[in-house]
Amino acid sequence: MKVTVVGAGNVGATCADVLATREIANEIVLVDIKEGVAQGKALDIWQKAPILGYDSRTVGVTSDYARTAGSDVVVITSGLPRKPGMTRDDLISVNAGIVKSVTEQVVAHSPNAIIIIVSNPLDVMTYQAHLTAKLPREKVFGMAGILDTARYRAFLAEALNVSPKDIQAVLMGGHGDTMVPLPRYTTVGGIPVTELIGKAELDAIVERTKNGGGELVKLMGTSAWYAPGAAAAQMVEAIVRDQRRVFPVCLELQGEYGINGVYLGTPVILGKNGVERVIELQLNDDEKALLETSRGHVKEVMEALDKMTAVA
Ligand SMILES: NC(=O)C1=CN([C@@H]2O[C@H](COP(=O)(O)OP(=O)(O)OC[C@H]3O[C@@H](n4cnc5c(N)ncnc54)[C@H](O)[C@@H]3O)[C@@H](O)[C@H]2O)C=CC1
Ligand SMILES: O=C([O-])CC(=O)C(=O)O
Repeated sequence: MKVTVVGAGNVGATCADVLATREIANEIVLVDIKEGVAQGKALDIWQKAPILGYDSRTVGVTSDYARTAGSDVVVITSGLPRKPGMTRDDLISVNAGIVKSVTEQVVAHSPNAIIIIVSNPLDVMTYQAHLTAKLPREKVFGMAGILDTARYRAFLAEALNVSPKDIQAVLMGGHGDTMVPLPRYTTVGGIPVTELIGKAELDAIVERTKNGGGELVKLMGTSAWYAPGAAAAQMVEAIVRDQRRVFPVCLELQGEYGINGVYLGTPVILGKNGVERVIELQLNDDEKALLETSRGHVKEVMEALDKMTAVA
């Protein structure tokens, strides 16, 4: 299996490192526009192989898409991260151009690849890539839900003093303040979370999760990479190993939840064909209202992108 990661910055390099270290793909190509950066990081990952004991090959290239040809999966992380004081949506004008040009190159060289978008603002960059790639939504989708759910699970594990492995949860909606955590679908070793934690504490964890990206931006001056890179690698793994994992991913809703043509997170089954099935949850009225707020927000940013594209 051949996997390309575009963008050899914090998230892309971490993703490539997880893919190599866990031998998720035997050939990993890291691409960046900055001369030498992808080559250097790929070489460093390869030189770690004898120490940790793996045999996945990692190579790096500067904008040489010929080297990515025939990739089975491509992860797009290229683009600016936000700085303190910025929202993810502030990145739209720069990152839309990057995601568009990268997607064109990716599709030209790997027409059968499944494409995973990571660049922000995530939901609208998934829209941009899907428009550009002209592939079915099952082949072009975005990573956010695994990360947001992981943050929520980590906070719960800390509060309950249990293993994060035993917390099962799902979040929906846009990747931002309007994301839709679903405590009703959260369990701890099979036990509904509401039996183990009080409402006020759970509400505080939900709020912290919504601001999870911003919390890290404030601490570090740039956005997170360890969990995001690993989350993207976990999606790649589900595809290349045909695991049929159930994960929340961002894709174009086509009638699910009564929503059409808006890019939002929903649980899906991920396997060798990409999205094998979209799972439509039976939301209650409160959850539907939260999803509607999220839909409205993402739709506004999609329209901002449409306007920019019309002007350009
Ligand atoms: N979906 C999610 O949950 C998350 C999304 N992100 C987003 O991922 C993106 C990357 O974040 P970081 O890796 O931290 O940023 P970074 O600045 O460390 O890396 C970005 C890399 O993209 C490269 N790049 C820019 N234009 C390019 C092009 N045309 N072709 C190839 N490479 C190009 C840059 O040279 C740089 O090395 C940001 O937009 C960030 O907001 C970050 C974390 C989580
Ligand atoms: O917060 C950011 O800008 C990056 C991101 O999407 C996240 O870490 O959730």
